[in-house]
Amino acid sequence: MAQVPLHPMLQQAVQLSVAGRNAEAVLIVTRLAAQNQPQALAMLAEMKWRGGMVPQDPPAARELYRRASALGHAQSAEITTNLMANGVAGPRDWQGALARLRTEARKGGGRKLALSLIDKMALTDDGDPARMPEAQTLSERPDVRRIERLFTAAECDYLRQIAEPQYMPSVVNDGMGRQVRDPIRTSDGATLHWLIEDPVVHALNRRLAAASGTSFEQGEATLILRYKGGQEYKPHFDFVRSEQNQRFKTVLVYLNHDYQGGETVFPEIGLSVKARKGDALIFTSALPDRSVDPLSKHAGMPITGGVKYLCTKWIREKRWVA
Ligand SMILES: O=C(O)CCC(=O)C(=O)O
Ligand SMILES: [Fe+2]
Repeated sequence: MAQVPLHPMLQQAVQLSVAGRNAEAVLIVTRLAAQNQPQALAMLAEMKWRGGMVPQDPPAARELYRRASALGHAQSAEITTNLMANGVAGPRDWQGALARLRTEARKGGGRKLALSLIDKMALTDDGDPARMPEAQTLSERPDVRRIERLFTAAECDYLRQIAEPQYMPSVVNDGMGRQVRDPIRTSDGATLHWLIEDPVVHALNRRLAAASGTSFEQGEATLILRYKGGQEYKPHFDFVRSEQNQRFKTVLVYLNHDYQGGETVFPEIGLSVKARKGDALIFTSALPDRSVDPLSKHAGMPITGGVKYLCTKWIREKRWVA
């Protein structure tokens, strides 16, 4: 995508914001957006999406992205397509999103690859998988299943490519609503948040929902984990303490297998899984009374060679998506 230089007034707004003068920065961006300057619309959209500098308002952000898109702002066009595909912060229009993706794909690049992957998927008109491969039960309690080749090799590679610019050191939930660094999990993680959840990622997320018998809306944003030599995820529960809308299921999809170590183990039931690229592991962390299943404790063993890439989907009991 060709980079259009940032409007000088928006450069000034960025400098003001860096200097802590947020109110002045917001004023400049808001004024320029009111004049339909596409970059200002996109910047205001981002501010409203994130919140902080202005009150968080995802539906308003989505509308601003749509306006910036209509005025030719390329990044906003892709975001608008992505939000139409996933239905976050506004109505879902899968077919409309695909029509837009076809237009965007004419320029080549990532969207062309995305379209070619979508075209190879067997999907319903709503973007759900038309059929699902059979699951094998690995354990009755806790419920642990495996579906071989849930993702194709090309889909695994695509997720790794999308994740590459997004990696950050992994954090864990401290049970008080804070995200903190913790030696329990030494990998790097890339969150495929709703703005960058393109139609391919979305269709894969719907496949993960179907594989786990849940709806897309119950899933947290997909996380791609990258474990290098010595990195691991020590024994833990995906279950979150004192949470109303509990994390009760997890789907892991292994995005490669050319590494050593890194098995997923359930020490309480003596289960160790070394999966192959594209395989999914699906398990339940809560008992019927909504308490944590102590047998669902699991770990990602340390990597002794190569790099492990994993796609993690944590799933809630009820709707999670905004
Ligand atoms: O790396 C693994 O195999 C386990 C990952 C995991 O437990 C998680 O992402 O919640
Ligand atoms: Fe886990």
